[in-house]
Amino acid sequence: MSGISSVLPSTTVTPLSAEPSAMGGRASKSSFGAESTMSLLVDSLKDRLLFAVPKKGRLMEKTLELLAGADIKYNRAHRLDVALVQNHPIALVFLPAADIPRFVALGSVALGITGQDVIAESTHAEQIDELLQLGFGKCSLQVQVPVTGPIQTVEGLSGGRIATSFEVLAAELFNGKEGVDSKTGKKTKVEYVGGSVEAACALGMADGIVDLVESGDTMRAAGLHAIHTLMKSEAVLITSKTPHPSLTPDLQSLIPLIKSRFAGVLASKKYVYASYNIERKHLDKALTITPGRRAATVSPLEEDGWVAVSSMVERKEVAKVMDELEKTGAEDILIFALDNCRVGV
Ligand SMILES: Nc1ncnc2c1ncn2[C@@H]1O[C@H](COP(=O)(O)OP(=O)(O)OP(=O)(O)O)[C@@H](O)[C@H]1O
Ligand SMILES: O=P(O)(O)OC[C@H]1O[C@H](OP(=O)(O)OP(=O)(O)O)[C@H](O)[C@@H]1O
Repeated sequence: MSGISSVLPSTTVTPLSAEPSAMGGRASKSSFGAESTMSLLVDSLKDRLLFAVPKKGRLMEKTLELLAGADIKYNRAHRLDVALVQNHPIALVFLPAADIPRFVALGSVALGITGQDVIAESTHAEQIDELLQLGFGKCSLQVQVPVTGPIQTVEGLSGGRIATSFEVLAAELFNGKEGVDSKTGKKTKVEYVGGSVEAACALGMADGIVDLVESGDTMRAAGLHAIHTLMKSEAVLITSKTPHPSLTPDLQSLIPLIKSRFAGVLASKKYVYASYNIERKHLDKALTITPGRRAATVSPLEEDGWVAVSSMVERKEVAKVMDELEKTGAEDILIFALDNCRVGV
């Protein structure tokens, strides 16, 4: 696949000897220099689907958990940003979350995991297909101002100074497509800050900020509050709308497979399996409490007039469901955690 060299800057490649088995060869510490390492690595990527995953930050840990849950096995050598998957023709490419939309949009990698916020900020959103929402990395991109400050509205910030890591989205909000606020005719100064954006107002460099909020702790600690939400975001599995021409049908077929495995892992966290016995005369009522995803399974018991019911239940509802089932006359209520499942995407 072309574009590999763009995701493999020479600084990211460490000696092959760090992980000979991952290369499928018999490289030894002494047999290759950095150059041959690079060429071997590039060679071994040719027949693999490249999958970009966050190399650090808020999305990394959950992404790695998801890969493990989907039985995508790999060894990542120290400092190496590429890891060959052992049980599939896939190579993981570890990249900053903010860079992933561009690599996916350009077809340099076939799949990626990143936040919807950085996709929107990347200006590549139109070339990207969102395959699956992953349920983690949930946050909101918000305009924030000092709680006790003189400006308390987005309109009031027009013509002022905004600090943000989301220059594109902030400029779009304040200056529109024309580059100035269409109502006030003023241009808001949007300044890029790489991190700790919340400090900008206290430091006197901005009247307001645009940054991510999850719990709100960072915002409150800085004496700020939100006055507008630009967007809500979570981590998503993405692919390019126009797959790279060199992606073979075999490799292409891994995309729905990975999506389906991820969906199974997510569903197994979202649902539990409930089983109980109930007198048939109470069954209708019980089924309104546990209707199941498609339908509950009902089987007769040896004891006359009794049935056994099993059904998927949302994990967050489970205590309430058990209370209600008990009130309805259900007995022997058992709840099982799911290790994994396939329940439709
Ligand atoms: N507080 C948060 N809660 C949940 N998700 C978040 C939060 N902050 C960021 N995210 C999500 O994680 C993504 C990566 O953010 P993070 O700041 O961890 O990245 P990073 O790659 O370490 O970048 P940087 O080096 O610029 O901080 C964000 O684009 C967003 O989708
Ligand atoms: O609402 P909260 O739960 O407090 O989370 C919000 C904070 O999380 C992110 O920053 P992060 O901690 O990733 O570090 P950064 O400031 O270096 O980007 C974001 O930029 C906020 O600062």
